[in-house]
Amino acid sequence: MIPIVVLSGFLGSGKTTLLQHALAYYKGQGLKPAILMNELGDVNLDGSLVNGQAPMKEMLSGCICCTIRGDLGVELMNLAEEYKPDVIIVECTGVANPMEIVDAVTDASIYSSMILQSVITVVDARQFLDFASGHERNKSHRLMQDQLRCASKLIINKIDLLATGELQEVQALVKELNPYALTVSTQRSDVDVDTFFSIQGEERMDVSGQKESIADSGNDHHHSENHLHAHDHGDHHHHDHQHHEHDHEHEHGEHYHSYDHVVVHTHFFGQPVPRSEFEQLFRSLPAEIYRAKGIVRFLESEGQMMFQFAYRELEIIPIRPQKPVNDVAVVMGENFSASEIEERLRKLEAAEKPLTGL
Ligand SMILES: Nc1nc2c(ncn2[C@@H]2O[C@H](COP(=O)(O)OP(=O)(O)OP(=O)(O)O)[C@@H](O)[C@H]2O)c(=O)[nH]1
Repeated sequence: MIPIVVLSGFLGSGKTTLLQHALAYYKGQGLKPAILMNELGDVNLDGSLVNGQAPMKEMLSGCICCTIRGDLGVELMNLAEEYKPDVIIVECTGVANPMEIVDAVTDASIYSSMILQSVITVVDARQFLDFASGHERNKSHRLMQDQLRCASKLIINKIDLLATGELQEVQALVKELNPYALTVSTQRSDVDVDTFFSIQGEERMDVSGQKESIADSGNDHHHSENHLHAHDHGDHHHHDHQHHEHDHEHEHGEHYHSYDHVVVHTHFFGQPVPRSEFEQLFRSLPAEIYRAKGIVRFLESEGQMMFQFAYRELEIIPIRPQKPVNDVAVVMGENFSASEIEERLRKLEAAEKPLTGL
C-alpha cells in the first residue's frame, strides 16, 4: 500500500515550503517520495523549486478538484507504477476543495494499492484572521474553511506576521472549525516532521468518518458545475486568463451559492523591467489579487529572479535555473480585471534601461 499525503491550503499559505520539509524528511529516512503537483496556470513554478529532488508529475492549467479530477487517479497510478515510491505527496492548487481530492484518491485506492494517509492543510494565519474578521472577501473565506474542515493535520503558518494576542485568536477560530485535527503553529511551515510525515504505523485517515462529520455540520458542498476557459490573445505578449469558478450547491438545497471565483492571468515578459516600479506595482495591487509568482529579470541587475507575492508580501530571490525558464508572471485572485493587470505589466516593460556612468 502506498500512502498518499495531500497538502492543501489557500493560495500562498506555505504548501511548497512544507513540501520541501517533507522531501528532506523522507530522504533522511531512506524513503523514496514522489510528487503530484497541480497548478492553476500553465507554468509550474513550484515545480522548479523542488525539481530533481523526487520524481514528479504535474497537472497544469486546471484545478485537481474539478477540471482534471478524473485524471488524478490515473496520474497517481502512473506515478506508482513508474517509480514505485514509498509515499506520494499531492500538492493541490490553493483553490482546490480537498474533499474532492479525497474522493479522487479514495476512488484510486479502490483499484490500486494506495491509501490516503493524511490531509494536511496549511493556513496563512494573517490572511485567515483578516478573512474571519470580515475585512476580506467572503468566497475565499468559505473555501478556506472547507480546507480547514477536512484536514487531519493543520498548520497555522506565518505566525511571524501576527501581532501579540492574535495567535490565540486564530487558534481558537481554527479549533472551532476543526477540533479533531492535530494543529500546530509555525513559521515557514517548520513542523515536527516525524509527527507530520511519518508513514510508519500511523492510523490511516478515516475518510468516510470525515465526510460524515462534515455533512453533519451542514457544510458539505457538492460540485454542481465548473468552468475553466483560457483565452490566448495571440499577440506577441502571450498571456491568458482563466476564470475558475466553483459552484457549490448547499446540501439541503435551501440555497445556492457560488463561493469561489478565481481569475488566473499569465503574462510572459518580453524584456527586463525596472525593479522599483515592479515592487511598486505589487504594493499597489487591488485587494482581489492575493497571489502572484513568477520569474523576472530587472534592468538594474544580471540574471533571473523568482518572485513570490502571497497575501501582500513580496519576496524576490535570485535563481540559477538548470534549464532555461521563461520570464513569466502568474497572477491569481478573485474577480480582478486581467486586462488592467496586463496593461500595468506591459507598462513596466516599456521602461528604458537607466543610463549608467554618465
Ligand atoms: N512571512 C512569512 N512568509 C512565509 C512563511 N512561510 C512561507 N512564506 C512565504 O510565502 C510565500 C508562499 O509560500 P509557498 O510555500 O510557495 O506557498 P504555497 O501554498 O505553495 O503557494 P501556492 O502554490 O501558490 O498555493 C513564499 O514567498 C514563502 O517564502 C512564514 O511563515 N512567514
